[in-house]
Amino acid sequence: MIGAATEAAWAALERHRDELGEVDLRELFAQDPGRGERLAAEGAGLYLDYSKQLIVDETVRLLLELAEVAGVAARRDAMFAGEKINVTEGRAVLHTALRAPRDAVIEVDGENVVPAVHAVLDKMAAFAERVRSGEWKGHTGKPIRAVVNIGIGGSDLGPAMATIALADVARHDIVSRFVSNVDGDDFAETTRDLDPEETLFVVASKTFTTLETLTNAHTARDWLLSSPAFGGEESAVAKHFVAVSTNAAEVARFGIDVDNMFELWDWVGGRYSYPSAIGLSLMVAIGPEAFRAMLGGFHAMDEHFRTTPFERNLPVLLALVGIWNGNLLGHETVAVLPYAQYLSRFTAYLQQLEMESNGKHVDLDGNPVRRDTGTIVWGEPGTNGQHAFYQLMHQGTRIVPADFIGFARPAHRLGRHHDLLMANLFAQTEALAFGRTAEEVAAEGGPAEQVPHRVTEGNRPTSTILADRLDPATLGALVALYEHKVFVQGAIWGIDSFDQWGVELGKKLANAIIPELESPEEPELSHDSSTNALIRRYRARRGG
Ligand SMILES: O=P(O)(O)OC[C@H]1O[C@H](O)[C@H](O)[C@@H](O)[C@@H]1O
Repeated sequence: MIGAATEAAWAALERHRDELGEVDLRELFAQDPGRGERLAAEGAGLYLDYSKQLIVDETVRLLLELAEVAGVAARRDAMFAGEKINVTEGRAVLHTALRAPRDAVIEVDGENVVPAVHAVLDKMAAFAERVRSGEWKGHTGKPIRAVVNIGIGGSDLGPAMATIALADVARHDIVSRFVSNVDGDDFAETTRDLDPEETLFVVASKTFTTLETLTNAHTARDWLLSSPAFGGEESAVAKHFVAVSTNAAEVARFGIDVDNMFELWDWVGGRYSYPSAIGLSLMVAIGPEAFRAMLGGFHAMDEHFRTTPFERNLPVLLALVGIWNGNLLGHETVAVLPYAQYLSRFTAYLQQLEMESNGKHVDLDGNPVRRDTGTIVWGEPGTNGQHAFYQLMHQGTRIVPADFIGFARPAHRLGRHHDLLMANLFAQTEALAFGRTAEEVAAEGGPAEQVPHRVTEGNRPTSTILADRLDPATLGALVALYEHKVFVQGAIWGIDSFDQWGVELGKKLANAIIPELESPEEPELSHDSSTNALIRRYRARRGG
């Protein structure tokens, strides 16, 4: 799959890296006063500054060349056109259609999918309005006061992240909760203070076969029906459960009225699905108008990605910087550090997006990849991280490239808070880039023996993403930026970013172990000696 021209582009980058040697950001900025504004780009309301990366103009030129010869543009156009670029599952990859305007035409197998997308959005909006207005009543006639999304992975992380991110525009008299883990403690805590008569469950599962989600959905059903107010009456289920799925048969089997099912399609990957009906609980929280504004932000970034030349294309640049740091400089992780408390789950969301999409060991043809794929993503909102793990970023021996994300305006202007927050963001990227030399430390005075301990080397690469404010449209643009970044990297690595076969083995083995844990008789165990011993120990101690 990887052609000779792509290999030549990689080789040129490797030569360039070797010739460039150690890059000193102090020197680069001193020699080139325009650097901080030249190595930056803007689109869909986001500003990306990548000037504090360990690159020179020639690096960018060679990276753009790699994107070109690797066929990123053709693959991008194939994705937008609905071609079946998810080859291992034979599926189109059309999350961009979820946010296309009503009059767009995007065909899969000769059928325009846009009308169906908007029909579902309209159905979601009507439902969300009924819940928000109190017109939708529970079984005993009370309005809904709590919406609990039951889902996991792509059916949880997106709406959960966005519900926190957009909490400022959400209704606060209807609480939003999320249950994902098969750990019953998650369900118990999430529902502890909820009244079944006023609770609506949204069972979100693309396949409607996921162990965690179905287990939690059955527990929710029992929780509801065992409430004295319902006295076990099955008909209560219809008023307290709706579903989001591609699988009408399984939804009906669960006992949810298929009229109360919101559809998605096999051309929407789970981790790309929260702008679809998977975002139903989010829409109830923030309202249809804000949800549509968010889709507008996604679409603006889709258009930016589709039409902007690569040298000014935000997702392409972010992807290429990641390729440089990961494949050329050998830095295995990236810290994503939003200076916004509302983005407290953003990094967790990105972990699925990046690591499930691009953690692949073979290329599209099934041959072993020639270079490392995927990025290990981690992080916490600033400034909290500064008081925890930034020490290693400043002085540790491992280099951690980082994306800093900040906003010009806060949702709540409380005294000086926002200026303090943003001063810290700017200061961290400055400190990471330029450090403090032994001479500078010594000049500040203090014991000479402390000097080496207080030196910070600098040359820690960061990018900064700035936007005006964290509103629904900006959130959409930000998520789409990372979606397309992942796409570009997957295209360069020549992998299928849209399957996830690696998660299957664990599921299969768990299914084999379940009866071994539950059987009343001592089971015959035929695992390795470690797994056998762990299972025996668990059985001996599990209690009733
Ligand atoms: O929406 P569901 O079908 O329940 O799937 C939920 C999740 O589980 C799977 O194991 C995949 O790894 C995820 O990509 C998916 O988002």
